[in-house]
Amino acid sequence: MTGISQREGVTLEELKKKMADFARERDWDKFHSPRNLLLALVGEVGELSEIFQWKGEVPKGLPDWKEEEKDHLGEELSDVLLYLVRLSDICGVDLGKAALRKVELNAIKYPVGLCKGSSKKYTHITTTTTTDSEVQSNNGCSGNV
Ligand SMILES: Nc1ccn([C@H]2C[C@H](O)[C@@H](COP(=O)(O)OP(=O)(O)OP(=O)(O)O)O2)c(=O)n1
Repeated sequence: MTGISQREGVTLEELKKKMADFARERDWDKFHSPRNLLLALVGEVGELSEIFQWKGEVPKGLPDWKEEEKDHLGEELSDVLLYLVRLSDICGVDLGKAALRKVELNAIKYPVGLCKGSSKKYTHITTTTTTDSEVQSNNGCSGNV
C-alpha cells in the first residue's frame, strides 16, 4: 500500500483529512468531541513524557538511543500531533494559519534586539530606553533565567 508514510513530506491538511477519514470509517465522530480529544491529547503528552522520565538531560539528536526507542518516540510524538490536528479541526481552527500567525506574534513579542541570547519571558524584558551599547552588552534581558 502506498500511503503518506512513504512520502518525503506531509501537510497539516493531509493529516487533517486522514484523521477525519479514520474517524468516519469507524463511526467514531461521536467520540471525537473537543473535550474527549483534548483529554486524549493530554494523555499522549503524558506517554511522551514517560519516554524521557528519569533519563536526565539527553543530548540533541539522541545519539545513544536504540532504533526501537526512537521509533517509539516517533509514535508518541505522532499521537500528540494527530490529536492536536484533529482537535483543531473539530474546533474549526485552521491550525496551519493559526500557527503562522502565532510565529509572527512571537517575533513582535520577542524582538531580536532585546532578547538575543536570553530566555527571559517577555513580561520580564527591560523596555526602558537603553543606549545601543547597553543593548549590545545585555540585549535588554540581563542573563538567562
Ligand atoms: N478514539 C480514538 C482512538 C485512537 N485514535 C488514534 C489517534 C492516535 O494516534 C491513536 C491512539 O491510539 P491508542 O489510544 O490505542 O493509544 P496508543 O497508540 O498510544 O497505544 P498505547 O496506549 O497502548 O501506547 O489512535 C483516535 O483517533 N481516536
